[in-house]
Amino acid sequence: MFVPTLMGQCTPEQQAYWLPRALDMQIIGTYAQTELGHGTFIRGLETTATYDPETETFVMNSPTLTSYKWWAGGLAKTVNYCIVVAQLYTKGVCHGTHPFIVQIRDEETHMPRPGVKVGDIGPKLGFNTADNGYLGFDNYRIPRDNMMMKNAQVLKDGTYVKVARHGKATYGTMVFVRVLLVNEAAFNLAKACTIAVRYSAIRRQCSPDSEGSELQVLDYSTQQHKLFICIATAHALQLNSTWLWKTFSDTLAAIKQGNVDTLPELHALSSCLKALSTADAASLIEQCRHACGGHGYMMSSGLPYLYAFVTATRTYEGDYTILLLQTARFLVKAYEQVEAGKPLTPTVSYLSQAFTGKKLPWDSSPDGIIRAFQALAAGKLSSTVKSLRKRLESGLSYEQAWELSTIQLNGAAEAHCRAVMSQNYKSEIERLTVNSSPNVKLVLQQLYKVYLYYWALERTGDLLLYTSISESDIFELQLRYEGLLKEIRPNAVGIVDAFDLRDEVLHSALGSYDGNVYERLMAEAQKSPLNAEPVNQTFHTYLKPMMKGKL
Ligand SMILES: CCCCC/C=C/C(=O)SCCNC(=O)CCNC(=O)[C@H](O)C(C)(C)COP(=O)(O)OP(=O)(O)OC[C@H]1O[C@@H](n2cnc3c(N)ncnc32)[C@H](O)[C@@H]1OP(=O)(O)O
Ligand SMILES: Cc1cc2nc3c(=O)[nH]c(=O)nc-3n(C[C@H](O)[C@H](O)[C@H](O)COP(=O)(O)OP(=O)(O)OC[C@H]3O[C@@H](n4cnc5c(N)ncnc54)[C@H](O)[C@@H]3O)c2cc1C
Repeated sequence: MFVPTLMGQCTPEQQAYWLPRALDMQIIGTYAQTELGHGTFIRGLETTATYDPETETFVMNSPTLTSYKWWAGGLAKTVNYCIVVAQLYTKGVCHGTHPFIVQIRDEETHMPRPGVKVGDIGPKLGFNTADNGYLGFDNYRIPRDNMMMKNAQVLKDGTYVKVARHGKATYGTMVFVRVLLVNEAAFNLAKACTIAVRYSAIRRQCSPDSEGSELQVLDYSTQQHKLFICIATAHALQLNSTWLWKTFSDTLAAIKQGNVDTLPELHALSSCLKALSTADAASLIEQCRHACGGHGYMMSSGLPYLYAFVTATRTYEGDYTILLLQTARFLVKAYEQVEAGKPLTPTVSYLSQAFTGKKLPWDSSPDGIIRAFQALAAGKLSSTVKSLRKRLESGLSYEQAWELSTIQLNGAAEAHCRAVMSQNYKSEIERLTVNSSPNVKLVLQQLYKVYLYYWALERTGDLLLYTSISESDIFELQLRYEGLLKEIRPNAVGIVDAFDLRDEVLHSALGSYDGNVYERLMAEAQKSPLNAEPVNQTFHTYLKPMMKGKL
């Protein structure tokens, strides 16, 4: 995040000075925004940067314990510079949070600079290869030029000058990383389902009839139900990630031309896609672990590490709930635009059907299900807006009414995102397979149907509210879904092999290409330090005295 922020928040002159040093690893930096007391609420950050025109420096301070920077990756022992997000004060006025480049360690000795307190935050659920740290300042001075001045400046005399045309220019790095995290979710879920599907083809357990041989667990319908949605979701996330990256690039190009019109939609899309992709990936990676039984619980399976790594992405770079609420904010405005007869942006154009007042006729085709997801999203948003307005009419302020409606707002945002993801998934598959062989087309279509049927069956309650789906339609869809799993089974291993993930990348005794699961599990077990000697010294110091009643 250090380099993207230098690129996004520095003037050309500042980039010319800092970027070559950062890219050449002459300096190592991190992005220190979160504090002990605040992560979500950026406007509540307490670290201060107060401009002193006498010395043309900013004085950095951590006025409270909760103002200590907390979490930044590499901050504890690795980096010698960091980007600090602090409340900017000049001429006695606070201008809100701004980014500053701060040297925290000596470039030669790596000792912390005087006035800088830095350390490690301690062991975490995962990410323990990263030294996430804390950072406090005690009247620590940095040159005026170290304020990143692309979007705002402080002149030598302390005059504050706003440069950016849109209020949240300083939040740009977070949008960029959120876009990257959708791809990260796809990649890590692909690893987990490669491990779990390969292992499920090797693992044999139970024989339905006493004479027969034990079945591959991949032959069980319940195992297919656990795993094939993982494969389909890995594809869905990858294709949505590519689509979002293009949306991001197009928006960035427009902003460079001075046009910020598409930024709100990009913020809404990057928020909900980052939220859903990381949450789906984390829960489905855990589902892959469950599907591997006890061996899935071994560190040597690679699955615990993957889960610990990915579950963090649901929190960092914007907590799941917070980002869905950001998307909901955009959706409520879009709803009001429909009411006012104004044109809608492409990803919310389906909202006009919220005003038909009729249930969408159920159609179980892939396109019909996507339309049903859109109707569901439009319906949930419509009922959410009605709740919001009912509360406003009762005399509550907008903030109070909004807060009381946030559970429904989150549901509307999640439904919108599912509709967008489903639409993108199917249309990208169709675009990419135009010249593919019929077999490849068939398999990829089977997978996106798994995705659509799975989520339709997960949302039958909402579909009953907003479409004409009947009890028999639901029963028929369940049978069709179960039949589809059986159609995919023969290709399941080939499909995950197509992720083309090398053993060195999977780090898994269960998922290695050669399938020698049991030999690898035993080989990994031998690496345990407890196997270094036949009798551990704790026998003599604890067990034997205890058995002799001497403890
Ligand atoms: C592999 C990578 C490893 C990464 C390791 C992890 C790094 C980190 O975690 S870095 C720290 C990440 N922290 C966060 O993501 C904090 C999340 N919080 C926020 O983004 C903000 O506090 C907020 C968006 C939740 C609220 O910000 P606030 O200033 O209070 O703004 P409002 O909600 O009042 O909205 C005002 C206005 O601004 C628009 N907007 C907000 N954020 C953005 C954005 N990023 N880009 C564009 N526009 C944004 C928002 O839509 C509102 O617009 P209007 O509705 O038109 O007023
Ligand atoms: C592995 C890891 C690496 C990280 N790396 C960095 C880094 O490099 N740099 C950096 O600056 N930060 C980093 N972070 C911090 C991260 O950005 C924050 O943890 C994240 O933004 C969430 O903020 P928080 O921890 O304060 O949680 P909180 O915001 O306190 O969330 C706690 C709970 O409160 C809820 N909540 C909060 N506000 C609201 C609201 N308004 N409405 C409804 N519910 C609300 C949340 O949904 C959540 O359920 C990292 C975090 C992790 C886990």
